[in-house]
Amino acid sequence: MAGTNTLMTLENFINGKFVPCNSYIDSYDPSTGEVYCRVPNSGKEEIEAAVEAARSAFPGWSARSPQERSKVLHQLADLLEQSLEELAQAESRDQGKTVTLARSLDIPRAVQNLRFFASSVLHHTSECTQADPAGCVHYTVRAPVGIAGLISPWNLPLYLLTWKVAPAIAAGNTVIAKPSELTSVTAWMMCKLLEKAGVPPGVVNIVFGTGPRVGEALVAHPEVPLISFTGSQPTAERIIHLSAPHCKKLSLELGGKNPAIIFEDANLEECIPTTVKSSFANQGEICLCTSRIFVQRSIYKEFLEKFVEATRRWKVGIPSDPLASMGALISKAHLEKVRSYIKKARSEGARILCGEGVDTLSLPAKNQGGYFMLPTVITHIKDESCCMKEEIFGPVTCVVPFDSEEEVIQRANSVKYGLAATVWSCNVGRVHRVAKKLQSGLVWTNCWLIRELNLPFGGMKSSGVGREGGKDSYEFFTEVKTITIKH
Ligand SMILES: NC(=O)C1=CN([C@@H]2O[C@H](COP(=O)(O)OP(=O)(O)OC[C@H]3O[C@@H](n4cnc5c(N)ncnc54)[C@H](O)[C@@H]3O)[C@@H](O)[C@H]2O)C=CC1
Ligand SMILES: N/C(=C\C=C\C(=O)O)C(=O)O
Repeated sequence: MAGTNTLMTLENFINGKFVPCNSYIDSYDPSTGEVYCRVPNSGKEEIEAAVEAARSAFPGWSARSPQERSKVLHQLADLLEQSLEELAQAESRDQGKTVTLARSLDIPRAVQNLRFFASSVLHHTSECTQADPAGCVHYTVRAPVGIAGLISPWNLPLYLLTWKVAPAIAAGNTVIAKPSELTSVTAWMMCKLLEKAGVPPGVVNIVFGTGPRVGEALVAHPEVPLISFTGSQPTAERIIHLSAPHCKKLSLELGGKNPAIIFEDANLEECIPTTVKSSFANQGEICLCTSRIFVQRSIYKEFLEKFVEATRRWKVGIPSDPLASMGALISKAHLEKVRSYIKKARSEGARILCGEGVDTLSLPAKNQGGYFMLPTVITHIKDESCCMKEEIFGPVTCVVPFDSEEEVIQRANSVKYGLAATVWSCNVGRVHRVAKKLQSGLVWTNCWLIRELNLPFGGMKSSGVGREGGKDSYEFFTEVKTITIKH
């Protein structure tokens, strides 16, 4: 930290060293609305320096055995774990989420990401075939691609950054990562641990700043052959456009408009608390959050009453409040965007059953300028409404009735996104049938967000391109070569 004034000031991390920047961006504490940190406003120059560092580090790092790289990843995981409390406090302050969530989800999962890829990189096998009349044996080998460009969002900052850094460096690539300019602090804290973990200079470079300035410089750089991105669909379009002239490998993990389908035989005791969580966890700022709840008509009234009651118990509070389930949204602009959807729904004749504009939120004086809102439930809304079609990415969920299995599948599939769905029913045949017909990269039945890191993660349609996970990330971060030997 460079101490020019009382604000925390971050620096880029290039070639194993912290480097100051010529200009900075203000970063806000979402729970107070006050500036508390300055983030480098990097551009092309910093990307050039990072590319040079990553290029120089590549031959040495890629030549190490998977076992050696695995050891380094385990060491970094241990160091992150030792700093868990400090990182959780920092993530909460930077993002607005509760400390409880950062402590129980974000930082433990960042540690798990490193340990998972440290282990999985040791177990990949290649393909071989001898079924060839020409008397040949054919086999594949995989090699790291080179310099990986990693762009991550603000909702799960360290969790999603490590989900990209870990598989990239485990496979032998060097990386240039660009976290969101809104939430850069935990990435910068991780940089302080890299040397001790044994990560050689230039293997992990982190360059901070805005998307249009430094993000685009990274995406457009001819020596960065692959980009892994998590964020919004419009930004993904821009990345596709900028990387097209270089035919870059792209992994795009985008938004969702995720349905929950609740059949009349669902176990409501489990379904209601889980659906409250899937709608409002992390302030609804997870791409996997539920935002359209379809409930079979025979239980619609009962579900709605219980769901609204449970939503009202989902306490909004300052991030340090151990009883709070929800903290502040990421920014003033985002809060206004989320509120605008509720206003639109109201103008269309929808009913707001609880939350924004219906209930009152009480906050300490010092947090009055923070970006808080209550979890909000909307009903009597048409499938064509923008609230039922567009990603809101906030604590807002719509509940509507349905009659038949066939009808609900068609309605659930009627949006441009296809990321995640939940299905609630005790009928085994039905859950298999419905899961198979949903246009969704992930389907959780009678649960939500239980993750198996080894299996493919990602969406179809406008929710993305490619998958992440054990084998998928390894394939993305390596180039495959088929070798034929005539004998
Ligand atoms: N995983 C997800 O599904 C996420 C979805 N969103 C959605 O996106 C909306 C807007 O949020 P934003 O923060 O603006 O998302 P975004 O997609 O603009 O930001 C994600 C990352 O991309 C970078 N970025 C932005 N423009 C770029 C460009 N032209 N070239 C390269 N990198 C660029 C950002 O700096 C950040 O690191 C949210 O309201 C939400 O609906 C936002 C974050 C995560
Ligand atoms: N990509 C996102 C969440 C991923 C969760 C996971 O891997 O478990 C997101 O919210 O953007």
